[in-house]
Amino acid sequence: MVNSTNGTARIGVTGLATMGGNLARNLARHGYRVAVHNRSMTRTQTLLDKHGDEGDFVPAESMADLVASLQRPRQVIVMVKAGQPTDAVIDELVELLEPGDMVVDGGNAHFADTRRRETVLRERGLHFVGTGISGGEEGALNGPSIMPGGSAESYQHLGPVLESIAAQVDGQPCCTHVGPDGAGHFVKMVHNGIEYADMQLIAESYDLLRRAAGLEPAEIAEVFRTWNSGDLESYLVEITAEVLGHVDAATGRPFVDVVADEAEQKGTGRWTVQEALELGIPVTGIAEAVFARSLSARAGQRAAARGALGASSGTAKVGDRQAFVEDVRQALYASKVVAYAQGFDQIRAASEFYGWGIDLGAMATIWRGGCIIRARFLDRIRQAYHGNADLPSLLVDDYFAGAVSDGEAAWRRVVATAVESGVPAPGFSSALAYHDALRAERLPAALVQGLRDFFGAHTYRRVDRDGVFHTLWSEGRTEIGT
Ligand SMILES: NC(=O)C1=CN([C@@H]2O[C@H](COP(=O)(O)OP(=O)(O)OC[C@H]3O[C@@H](n4cnc5c(N)ncnc54)[C@H](OP(=O)(O)O)[C@@H]3O)[C@@H](O)[C@H]2O)C=CC1
Ligand SMILES: O=C(CO)[C@H](O)[C@H](O)COP(=O)(O)O
Repeated sequence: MVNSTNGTARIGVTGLATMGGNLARNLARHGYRVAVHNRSMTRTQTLLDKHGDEGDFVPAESMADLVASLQRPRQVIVMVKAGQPTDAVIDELVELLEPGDMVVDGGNAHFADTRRRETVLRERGLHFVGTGISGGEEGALNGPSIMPGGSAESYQHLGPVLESIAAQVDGQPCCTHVGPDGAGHFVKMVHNGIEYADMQLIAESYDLLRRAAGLEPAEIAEVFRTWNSGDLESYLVEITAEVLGHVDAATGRPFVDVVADEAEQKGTGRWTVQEALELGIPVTGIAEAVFARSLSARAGQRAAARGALGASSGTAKVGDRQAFVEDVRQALYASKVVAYAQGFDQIRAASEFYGWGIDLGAMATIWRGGCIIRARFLDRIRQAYHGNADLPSLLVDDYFAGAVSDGEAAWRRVVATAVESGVPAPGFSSALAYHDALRAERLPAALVQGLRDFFGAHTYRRVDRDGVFHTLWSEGRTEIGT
């Protein structure tokens, strides 16, 4: 199929489903000659039939055709299912490529897989660029947020192309070189973890407004619409208003009432929590969100509990609805700040552990547009880290410290109402607990240390002098230094 176009395409895309097809169109619309390939040719043909007039596509029937159609050094974006399919495609590609060529994996790969693949390809003289891409179908087509890892050298070639097709905010592309090997996919993973936490907080807000304050979905849609013109302005808040306002055509009921209340997950939120546990970083907001989805999906266990214990409902009902709506707004904002602060902590910890040198302010910059968590307040986060790259936590930045303490009283009222009304709000509660624990003068961890020493001679440190100590609990309780 490839002949006169051999060696002329600027870039190739293999995997033309939702993301790859739209990314190829985005590249073509920006004037690049794009070689397109898919395992089954029907997708390639459909892309050309429907959108072939949007730009300069070079269809390839086989991977060999795809490689032959590319300019050197060759650049191939892989947009296939994460996991084994990605390995299968890479294995096929590496046999066809030459030293200096670049393989860009834009799927939601686990960063450890990316590190493994990068090492293998580097040994063959190839660049492997694990790249987070966020924005779904619409973003891929009109401008996603792009988080490329891999070598600085590969970014010199790829950067201009990727930056040109990324979303633009204030004249800046939502794309930058994140760091070497798996840095890009790690940052995309945490992006998705934050996405989970943000959606959980939004869902809790809805649940409280509906069950504690008695608002209808259409009314709550209006609340979210109003919130979207203030500090909470974000893509997720915007689409919450759309989803809550939607009415099911078949039944005439609110759409949200006809959807099964069992949340699914593909794994990136879970990976974020697993990696946070390894790094020792508390990402309580993301963890609560993952567990809330898991609990929701355990339909049988939930039914059994309802049968045995009765459906949860407390006594408290909200009196002043308007005041409660404002309280929930403030609690949502404060809890969001905590969730994002935890996510950025995790990126910093991984960057230090793996030696990636990630610029946190730059990550906030490229998340301002194109991605699912794009939000007005990401610009505040950008400012905070650009003002002080070593900020110990986003919560200590002047703006965020002020925003969270301004909302503290409302936050406590909302959590208290949730507890009293029997509406589960694990995201709000754990964010508030984190906020309280982080600034506590003394934590009960001292007692935990005492207990560990009692039952296992695990030792402890003292507040008044250096050293490591153990109390001989069964031998007169004498303290010894170790
Ligand atoms: N959908 C989204 O909103 C987002 C998705 N992503 C990630 O982007 C990637 C692509 O996502 P999406 O567009 O939704 O597509 P899917 O994840 O549904 O993957 C479908 C594509 O993978 C190809 N494929 C599957 N198995 C193989 C294999 N063994 N060998 C070769 N090709 C194979 C399919 O080819 P065929 O047509 O022949 O079956 C098809 O092109 C995924 O890694 C996903 O996690 C990232 C951000 C957002
Ligand atoms: O990558 C994404 C956005 O950037 C997707 O939204 C994400 O994969 C959705 O994950 P899940 O199905 O687990 O909710």
